[in-house]
Amino acid sequence: MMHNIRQYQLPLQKYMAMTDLQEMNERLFYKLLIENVEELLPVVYTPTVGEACQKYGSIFRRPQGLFISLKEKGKILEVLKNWPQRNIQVIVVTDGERILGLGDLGCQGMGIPVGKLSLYTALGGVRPSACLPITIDVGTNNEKLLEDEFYIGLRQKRATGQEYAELMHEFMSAVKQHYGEKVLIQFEDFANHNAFDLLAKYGTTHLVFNDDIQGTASVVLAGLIAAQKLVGGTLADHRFLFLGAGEAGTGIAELIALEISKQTNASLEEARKNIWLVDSKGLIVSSRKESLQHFKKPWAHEHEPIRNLTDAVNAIKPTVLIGTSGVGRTFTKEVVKSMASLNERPIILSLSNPTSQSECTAEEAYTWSQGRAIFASGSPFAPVQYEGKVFVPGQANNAYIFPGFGLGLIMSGTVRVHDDMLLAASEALAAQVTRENFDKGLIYPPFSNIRKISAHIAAEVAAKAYELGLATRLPQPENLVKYAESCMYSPAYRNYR
Ligand SMILES: O=C([O-])CC(=O)C(=O)O
Ligand SMILES: [Mg+2]
Repeated sequence: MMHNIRQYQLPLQKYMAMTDLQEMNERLFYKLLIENVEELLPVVYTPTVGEACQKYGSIFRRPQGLFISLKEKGKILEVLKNWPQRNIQVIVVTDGERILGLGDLGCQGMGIPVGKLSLYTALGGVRPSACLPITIDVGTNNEKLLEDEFYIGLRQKRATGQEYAELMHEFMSAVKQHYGEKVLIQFEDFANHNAFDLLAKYGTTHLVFNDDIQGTASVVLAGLIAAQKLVGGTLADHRFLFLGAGEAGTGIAELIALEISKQTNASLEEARKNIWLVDSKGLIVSSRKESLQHFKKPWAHEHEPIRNLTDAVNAIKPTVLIGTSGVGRTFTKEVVKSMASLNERPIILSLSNPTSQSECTAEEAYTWSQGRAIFASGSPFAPVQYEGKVFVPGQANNAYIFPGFGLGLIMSGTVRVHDDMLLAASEALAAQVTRENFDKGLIYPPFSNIRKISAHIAAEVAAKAYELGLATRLPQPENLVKYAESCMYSPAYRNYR
């Protein structure tokens, strides 16, 4: 199979071959994915899954996942009962409104829950039959798709407001009624307004986790904790500047502030003061407070208004620059050079996905900083040669976190997610970076060890859940790492007896 897949020139052809294999021989699909994770992750996941979503209608062969549309209002529970598997442990759900940094892809966003759940199994060891990908179809505002003859979803503008809220509420209630309280619901690639509202609304009644807000935050915090080994000092010594103040930007900012306040005993408000965000209107400052969306308000510090990123870098003098804008090529030569003139080792993270939306490439980060940048990106980049030295960029992608995080919740029967579990996941991931990784300038371990890493993350998350009294699987297993490993699905063929 690997030989066959390597024959294809185009990543999308490889993606389609893997999709066919997943349908035809699921066990072999997972065996391949686990044994060739570094090679196949970019095929079944970011960046190729982005292209697959964009072309979903025209590469469509057989349906994957469960679609729930506005037309099913009032009978969502019946629709759930159509799914052939009964014992579901994880649901990844999207409404397709903000697929990666590619915008509204409507129903074609289904590629994302399918891809994320493939990783739940391959990277986190959750049984494939316990995973349920769901796309909620409330229409799309993407004009091109509405006119596309191969579009598979409802041909109407997105439902919003009460109509949207009612459908989501029926969905959330039906899931809990059908699968119980311990099913994990991962929100994925919702637009900002809905993402924050859904997380706040259901965080107290359901086991929910927003990957773009919380998963991304946890992986970035892990990288920053690890980076302290390269630059010395602590997180509280840094000044952070974000380009992009949506789910990822504000989610990461908040988790950094939480970690700093725990480390230093400072208040959260105090810890936030060294963190600055730029959105499409410029630096977020107090004079803009009235007109800001609620999730941006905590970041409106005292400062004169600044319109663009270059001026913000020069005024704020950040040690860490993080791109979460969903807009590619925004870390220009000028921006990277400013970072390099301000810092001996500037930390630059270009997190937007897929590769086309990355704020800068690995090559740009290393050459424009004369090889001094500590760089990681959301989508993978190949190693870069610069002045005779090889620089290996890390991949700061939530794929490091959510499979192990979810496994930790499931195996301990945890009923609610708590921020301290995200911090525990970050610390567990950071602890997996070895001296050998640091010597290459990496702040993340390679994906080749991901199942072991996931087991450690799961163990720390579960330990925190027990400590907080949120775990229901009793008694607590003695060795949580061993227990996590024993829970993990392996795609082995059984012998006949
Ligand atoms: O899917 C990925 O690669 C990371 C992610 O959650 C996003 O970009 O929305
Ligand atoms: Mg996402």
